[in-house]
Parts: sequence; C-alpha cells; structure tokens
Amino acid sequence: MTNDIWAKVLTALKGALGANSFSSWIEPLEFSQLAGGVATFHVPTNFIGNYVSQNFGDQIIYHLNQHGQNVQRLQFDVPKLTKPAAQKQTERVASKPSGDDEIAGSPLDARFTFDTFIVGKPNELAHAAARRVAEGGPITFNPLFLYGGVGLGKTHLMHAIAHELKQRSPGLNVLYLSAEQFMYRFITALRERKMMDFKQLFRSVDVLMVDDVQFIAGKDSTQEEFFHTFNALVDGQKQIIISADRAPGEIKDLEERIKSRLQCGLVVDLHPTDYELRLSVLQSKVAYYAAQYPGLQIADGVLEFLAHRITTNVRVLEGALTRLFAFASLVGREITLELTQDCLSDVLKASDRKVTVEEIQRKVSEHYNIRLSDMIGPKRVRNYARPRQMAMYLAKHMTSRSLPEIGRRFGGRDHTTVMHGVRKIEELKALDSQIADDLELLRRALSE
Ligand SMILES: Nc1ncnc2c1ncn2[C@@H]1O[C@H](COP(=O)(O)OP(=O)(O)OP(=O)(O)O)[C@@H](O)[C@H]1O
Repeated sequence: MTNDIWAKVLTALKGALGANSFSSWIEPLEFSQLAGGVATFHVPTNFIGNYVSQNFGDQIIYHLNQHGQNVQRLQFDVPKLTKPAAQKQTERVASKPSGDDEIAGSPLDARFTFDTFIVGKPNELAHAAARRVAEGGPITFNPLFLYGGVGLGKTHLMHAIAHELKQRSPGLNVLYLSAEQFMYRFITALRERKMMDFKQLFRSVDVLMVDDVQFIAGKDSTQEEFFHTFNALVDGQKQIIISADRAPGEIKDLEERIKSRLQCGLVVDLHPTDYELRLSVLQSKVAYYAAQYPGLQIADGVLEFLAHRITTNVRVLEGALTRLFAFASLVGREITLELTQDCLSDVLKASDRKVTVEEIQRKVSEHYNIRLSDMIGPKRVRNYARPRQMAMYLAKHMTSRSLPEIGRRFGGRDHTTVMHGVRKIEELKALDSQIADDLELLRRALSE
C-alpha cells in the first residue's frame, strides 16, 4: 500500500470518526507495512494500539478495503527506538496534563461565536443560558447542561461561551474538551503514574466545559474520575458546562450519582429547527459565501426552498449550501431553483421522504420473505439475523433515529447491537455484490 492510499484512508476515517477521535487515536498511527492481509502500524504505546484495535479496528479495515486493499487483520507494534514523529505525537497528547500551568483543551473553532449563532424559538432558552454564563458574573446555575440532537449547535454555543469568557477576562483559565479527550487524558495519566498532576490541573481551571458527555457512559473508572473532578470544581465555585445528545436522565449506563449531579444546575435543550430558524441560518451563511465567491448570483426563492425542504439539522443545511456554491462556481452559473434541484437531488430526496423504521422493517422482511415478528424477535439464526442487520443499516442511513432509538424498535436491543449490525453490513456491502444490490433495491423502493 502506498502512502498516498493511506492518506486517502485517513481522510475517510476522519470523516467517519470525527475530528476528536481522529486526532486522539488515528493520527498517532504510523503505517508500516501490508503483507499477507495483515496491515501493521507503529504506535507510540501499547495502550494506544489496544484501544485503536478494539474501538476502531473494524472501521480501519473497512476503509482500507474500500480503497482497494485486501486487509483481514491489523497489527500494532511499539518500535523499540521510538521514531521522532511518534514521539512528538505522544508528547503532544500525553504529557500536556503534566506540563506547565496552561492546559490546552480541544481547539476552539474561531467561527463559533455568539455573533454567528442564529437565535430562534427552538434554541432561545439554550442561547440565553449560554449568554448568561458567558457574562462570567456570579454563578447562578452549575452545571449548565445543554442537550439536543446532532448538528443543532451545542458545540457552537460552548465555543461561543469560551470565546466570550476569554475575551472578557483574558486571565481566566477556561478549559473546553470533549468527554473522549477527558478519558484519554485520564487514562494516559494513570498509565504514566501522573494522576496527581492530572487532578491538580483539572481542579485548577476556572471554567470546565465537557462536550458529548454521553461518551463516558459505561466507562467506569473515567466516570468515577469525572465525578470527583466535577465535585471538586463545584465545591470550589467554578463554572461547569456540559453537553450531551440527550437529557442526563436518559443517558444509559451513566452512574446515578452523576446523573443527579448533572441535573442540579440548569438543563436546557436545543429543539429541532423550525422553518424560520433554518431560513435565518441560510441567509447569514449566504452573506459569508457571497464574499467568498464574488459575482455568484442566487435567485429569489432558493433559500426559502431549501429551508422548507431540508429539515434535518443545521449541519446538513450548511453542507447543502457549501455544495451549492462550489458547484455553481465550477459551472459558472447563477444559483437557480433548477440548479439547486440538480445539485442537491440526493439531499433533497433524503429529507423529502420521511421513511420510518417500521416501513424499513416491513419492506426488508417482505424482500427476504420472513415474518416481521422474526425480524424484531430474538432469534439469531442467519436467515433472520442478516435481514435484521440490513434493516438496521437502512434505518441508520435513511432515518434520523439515533442508534438507541433504532435498537428500541428492534425488540429493545442495545445500541451496540445496532452498531455492530450496521458495521457488518458496511463490511459485507464491499465484499458481497448480492448484498450491495439488495441494499440498492431496498433503498430505491423505500425512497419512492
Ligand atoms: N443556531 C445556529 N446558528 C448558526 N449556526 C449554527 C446554529 N446551530 C448550528 N449551527 C452550525 O451547525 C453546525 C453543527 O453545529 P454543532 O457542531 O454545534 O452541533 P452539535 O449540536 O454540537 O452536534 P454534534 O452532537 O453532532 O456534535 C456548526 O457548523 C454550527 O456552526
């Protein structure tokens, strides 16, 4: 495998795993060789190798195969003489907590400020609460807990608070990081026997922000440490801001005492967007693009059309607009309704037809000639298990349901079972053309 292909696989993995996981776990890998179906990587430590293998192994294999490689297994080696690049990486991620006084959290996105956050009915309460915290006055609620579905602005609001606080009081020690980063630092500190440094540093921040806290559910020792950090900061009158994809009480496998702690302050949710909010977001983004692509015209009615038709979330809306401007500038044409429909036909189709999990289950069981009750029931024989996994895969890709929600609709299965099913089909799709054809057929039938 050439380094070029590995670079492409890296890009695909970044998209699939998100920037945080990618920079913590995938970047430290150094491709070494591919022989006899085994891809070998140099890793800075065994811990990273084991973690990557358990959590991202399937995805890495999948993307390598998608890029024309024949990989069955991964192997991780810690080179005897640590290479400078790998060494630098470990230092960057691992020794930070024990370094100087400054703790670098996850980077803040400069564009995520209050100025660029559009306020509407669905998010006005969350916005007001965020503003209040960003004023930095006496603490009125601790923690501030923001939750909502994907792409509705939780991260944006947290970054906006951090920017504002830092601007108002440059000396304030504001730490923003994802829950995944928290766990990573904690485990690194344990491994390097630097827990005292870890504790001291986390307890010395003035404001702690932890994004996507649902990530630590089920991770016992990380939860334990999070609980202590949380309590120490609250006792010290330090502000804490937490985000998650659902309300504290609904996070499965999160310890009760943490749930109740998280509910102690102010819990606010970001509701799904409404038409007005979507239109305002589009209008503000168009102003930004107009500066980037001078001379590009956008016809009346296009934004209204998009706000009406793309109802998923702000991230999808933004993505659609980015594509539209890039496409129009390539072909050098005005952005008309017709061009919009051409360029975004797949996005429009996906949000056009609201397919339900139940419809998917019905169609898939008809296709494979099995009873609906067997698809949802507990039987594990392949005749039922495979169609069930196909239906889970389609539900994941064609509906906006979360994995736990999908699991509930499949006879109360756990979200990890759904994830496993989805991954299995992703793998098989690449290897078995019958499965790929069936999927395409079902997808088309469901979109009609
Ligand atoms: N009200 C809003 N005004 C302007 N931009 C928004 C708004 N809500 C979301 N966005 C934009 O949508 C994108 C997704 O938002 P963000 O990353 O904050 O979502 P999130 O709720 O944290 O989702 P996830 O759980 O997937 O991380 C970002 O580019 C953000 O700037």
